[in-house]
Amino acid sequence: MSEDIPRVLSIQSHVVHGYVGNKSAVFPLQVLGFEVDAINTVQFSTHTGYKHIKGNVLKNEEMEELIEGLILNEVDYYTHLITGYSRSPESLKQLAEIIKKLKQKNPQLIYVCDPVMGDNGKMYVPEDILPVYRDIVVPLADIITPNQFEAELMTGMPVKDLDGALKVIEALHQKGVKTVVLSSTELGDGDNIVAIASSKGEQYIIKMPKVDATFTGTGDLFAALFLAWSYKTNNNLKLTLERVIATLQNIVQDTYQKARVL
Ligand SMILES: Nc1ncnc2c1ncn2[C@@H]1O[C@H](COP(=O)(O)OP(=O)(O)O)[C@@H](O)[C@H]1O
Ligand SMILES: Cc1ncc(COP(=O)(O)O)c(C=O)c1O
Repeated sequence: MSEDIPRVLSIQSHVVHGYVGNKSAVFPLQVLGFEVDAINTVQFSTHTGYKHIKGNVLKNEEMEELIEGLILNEVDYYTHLITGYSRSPESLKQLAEIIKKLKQKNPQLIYVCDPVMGDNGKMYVPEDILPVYRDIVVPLADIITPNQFEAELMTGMPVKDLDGALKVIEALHQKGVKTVVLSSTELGDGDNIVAIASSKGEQYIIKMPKVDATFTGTGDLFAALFLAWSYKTNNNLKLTLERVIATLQNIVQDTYQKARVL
């Protein structure tokens, strides 16, 4: 196995129809030059915004077995770990143990955590997930990419203006997270979305036009792209944020145009 190619373990959801979780993250990471191993925390027919949620959730013992297989076959060396959608506190607590195991194998492992809990003021995972992200999993992350709602949940602080956003970001840094990115906030006017990235005392803000639609899977894609561009720019925060947002804007605009045609 070449040690030069960055290797990502992506522990996220899988959906048969649509693009969220690993369906949003794996291909873009591969296109950007990463080897990606994927573990599906759930296998649903669609994302949970649909009326009927059908499929199954990976049991802890099944997760344990997959990790054991990687370790026994000595293919558990990763440069990066990325995690997203998880439905149970128990699976998240197990994830914390997995992170520690992978960091024992590679102490330089970069862990990117997208604390998927909800959006627009509404949680779409069980509420008892929140304290596990806040107190156990997020403190283990090198990079986190919450949206505004998820950042407010984890800090108990509102993002009403830029000062509020920077206070929330600082509170998340205080949990030990080196790079904190609010993937979207409502700090723009109604026509714009604002993203904020903060690391090592630097902060960058990008304002982008808001497309008149609601997208699902964009947060997972954001996290995957942020992982990739952080690596490819040698952690140049400004360049990383610019390239992530540029890619996402292309995708959401293109999706919107194509969707309107249907
Ligand atoms: N309606 C939208 N218009 C323009 N860009 C969007 C829109 N929704 C999402 N995005 C893009 O996707 C990124 C992540 O979106 P976000 O809503 O924060 O993710 P999630 O809530 O799924 O975690 C944003 O930074 C933005 O670039
Ligand atoms: C199964 C599943 N995975 C992931 C997500 C996260 O999507 P997003 O990237 O929009 O946060 C969702 C959101 O509904 C979901 O239902």
